[in-house]
Amino acid sequence: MTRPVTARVPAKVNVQLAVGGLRPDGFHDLANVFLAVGLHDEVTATPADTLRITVEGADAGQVPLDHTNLAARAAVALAERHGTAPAVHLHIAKDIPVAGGMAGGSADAAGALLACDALWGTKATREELLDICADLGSDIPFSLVGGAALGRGRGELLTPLETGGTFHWVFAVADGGLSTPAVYRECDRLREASGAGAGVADVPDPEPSPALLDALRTGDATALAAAVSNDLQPAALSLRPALAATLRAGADAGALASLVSGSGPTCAFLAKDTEAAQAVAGALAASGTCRTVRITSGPAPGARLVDA
Ligand SMILES: C[C@@](CO)(OP(=O)(O)O)[C@H](O)COP(=O)(O)OP(=O)(O)OC[C@H]1O[C@@H](n2ccc(N)nc2=O)[C@H](O)[C@@H]1O
Ligand SMILES: Nc1ncnc2c1ncn2[C@@H]1O[C@H](COP(=O)(O)OP(=O)(O)O)[C@@H](O)[C@H]1O
Repeated sequence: MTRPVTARVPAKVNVQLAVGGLRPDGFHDLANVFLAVGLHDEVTATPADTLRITVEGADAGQVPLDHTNLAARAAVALAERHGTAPAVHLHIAKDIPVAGGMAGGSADAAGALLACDALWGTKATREELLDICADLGSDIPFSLVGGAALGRGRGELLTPLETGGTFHWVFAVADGGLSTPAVYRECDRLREASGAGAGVADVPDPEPSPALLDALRTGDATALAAAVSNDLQPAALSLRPALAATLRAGADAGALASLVSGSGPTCAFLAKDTEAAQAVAGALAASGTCRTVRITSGPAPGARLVDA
């Protein structure tokens, strides 16, 4: 009997998300500056007769258990490449909010790939794993790599970024999720409605902010706070106006920066240090503007195998 294999994978926040025009293939070119943070899902792979998914955690009921689960799709993709059957039980211990703009499904896909590769002895190269990740979803390569990175293209073409320190974050988790495609569609709709147009010819090419990359490199939280931006934030706020009160509650409590995490609806608050993070978290919890509050820090390492 082969021993189960467990992979641990971090969530992410986008400290910059610059969104270009709508491409003919339905995606948007990005300058996506990812920072991995210390909320994790764990994926455990155990030999089984057929592919089976189970999930535990507060949001477990919102995760599909069929072949559409991103962890299942990752196992199938790896098995197909190596001419084996995806005969595995994948158990997901879910701590990353579902449909929250923190790449939880992507984390599960990256974790399933690593765990299945170890369980089956497929010995896929790093390049092969990154290739499978990019095929499955734009954010999945970053879940594998972790740390901090700039994502170009639709977010899958990664350049690792240097970070000079630890950044302290508070996350306000909302009731219910937001659909990523719906938020991109709303971003396009708002651009059209403003008269500027939403196509690649209408929107400037997205570029990373030099001030933001500098702040990451030097570990300067105040400078990072001044440089964070998210082009999807107006769209997330348009679809979920109540998020404005969440952002305001964190800002009023002294957060250095308040922004929607990716496509939302999770809101992210950058704090000066752990004490400031505690104060922001306390105020958010008392504000009644979110379901739950999490304190963590980044950068966090990417997907890795752990002892079960
Ligand atoms: C917005 C971001 C920011 O990191 O993540 P979340 O905040 O949702 O976690 C990502 O761009 C989400 O990446 P991911 O969730 O992997 O998206 P995918 O599965 O590749 O694509 C889902 C859908 O989102 C839209 N999409 C995604 C990426 C991109 N660069 N342009 C897009 O327009 C497309 O409509 C696509 O069909
Ligand atoms: N393993 C998984 N965990 C979470 N969601 C998943 C998973 N597999 C597929 N999904 C689907 O992907 C959608 C997006 O989930 P998630 O990746 O958590 O959010 P986001 O794209 O906002 O970061 C969910 O609504 C869910 O239906």
